[in-house]
Amino acid sequence: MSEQKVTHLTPHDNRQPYGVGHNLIVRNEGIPFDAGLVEDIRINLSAVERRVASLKGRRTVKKDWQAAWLLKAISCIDLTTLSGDDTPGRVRRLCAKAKAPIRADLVEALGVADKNITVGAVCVYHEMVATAVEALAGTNIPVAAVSTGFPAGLSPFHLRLAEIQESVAAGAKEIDIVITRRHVLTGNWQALYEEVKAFRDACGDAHIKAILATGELGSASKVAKASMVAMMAGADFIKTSTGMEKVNATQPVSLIMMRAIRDYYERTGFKIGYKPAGGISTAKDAVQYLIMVKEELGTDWLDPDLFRFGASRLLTDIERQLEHFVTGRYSAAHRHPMG
Ligand SMILES: O=C[C@H](O)COP(=O)(O)O
Repeated sequence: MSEQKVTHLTPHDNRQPYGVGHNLIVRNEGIPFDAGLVEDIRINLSAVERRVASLKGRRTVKKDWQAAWLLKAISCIDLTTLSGDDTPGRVRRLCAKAKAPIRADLVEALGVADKNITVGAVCVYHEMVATAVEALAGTNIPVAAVSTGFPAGLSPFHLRLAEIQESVAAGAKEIDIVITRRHVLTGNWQALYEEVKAFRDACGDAHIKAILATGELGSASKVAKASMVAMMAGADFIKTSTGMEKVNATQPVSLIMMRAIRDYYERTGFKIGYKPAGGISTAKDAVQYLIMVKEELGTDWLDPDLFRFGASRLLTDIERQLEHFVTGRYSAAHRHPMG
């Protein structure tokens, strides 16, 4: 494993995330394409399902720490709006929520140490990047843009590159790209590698999240291989879904992707972030994902620099559960995220 040196801080250089100090992570520089490594990847789906079931079965913890998990989840949300009817007004309202994700009375009642708790990022289409950047000025909340012909990724290649460059020029600090699913379905791993590498180069200093659209990739092994190729090509995050496939984030797919991240880390020393997205809408779901992250990747990954939820509705349910917590009605029991 090569030693990880801090050569480039994340967009959160000055922020103090809730709970722990943030990771001073390096950009993933990628590694040369290695066909043999990709071909050797095999996934035993029944073993994956057994592990997911065992993780679901172990969830009891101290009541005092229930709120801590939910606050941690908030700090890791990419608060998202990706609708054809998005307007500047809607995006400004979303940004206001991103800056103050829970009501002041709840912050007070919960005794939240970091009164300035925010979400991890705001995620919008390119067209809304400038509006979001303006609305978030003076904060450390980055704007993430879905680019490269989101969600299908089938526009001409040069336009996909240009879209990345325009989003970065408009102020996006994170670019969520979509891969060409065809490269995965036909096993053309070299083409996938070249594509993600070109996207990463077009991102410049902006971080790149590679959306694999796992619901369209056909098999668990292909998900694992695509994860590895995207990381080899320099992805800073791998992300499950656009939210628009028939099947979006699932726990078995998440386990497979997290294990690919662990494998890549063990081989290269680069810590790659993970972003499940699409259909994650309850506090209970969120905590299940956080527990999986903690158990599979460790507490370093329980940080917005290395973990995000792509979600449009999750925050609403978390806020509701925190309110129940304050009034004594929240009963789901969980362990402390850092304990
Ligand atoms: O990347 C984010 C997803 O599009 C959000 O999906 P969602 O609306 O199901 O939460």
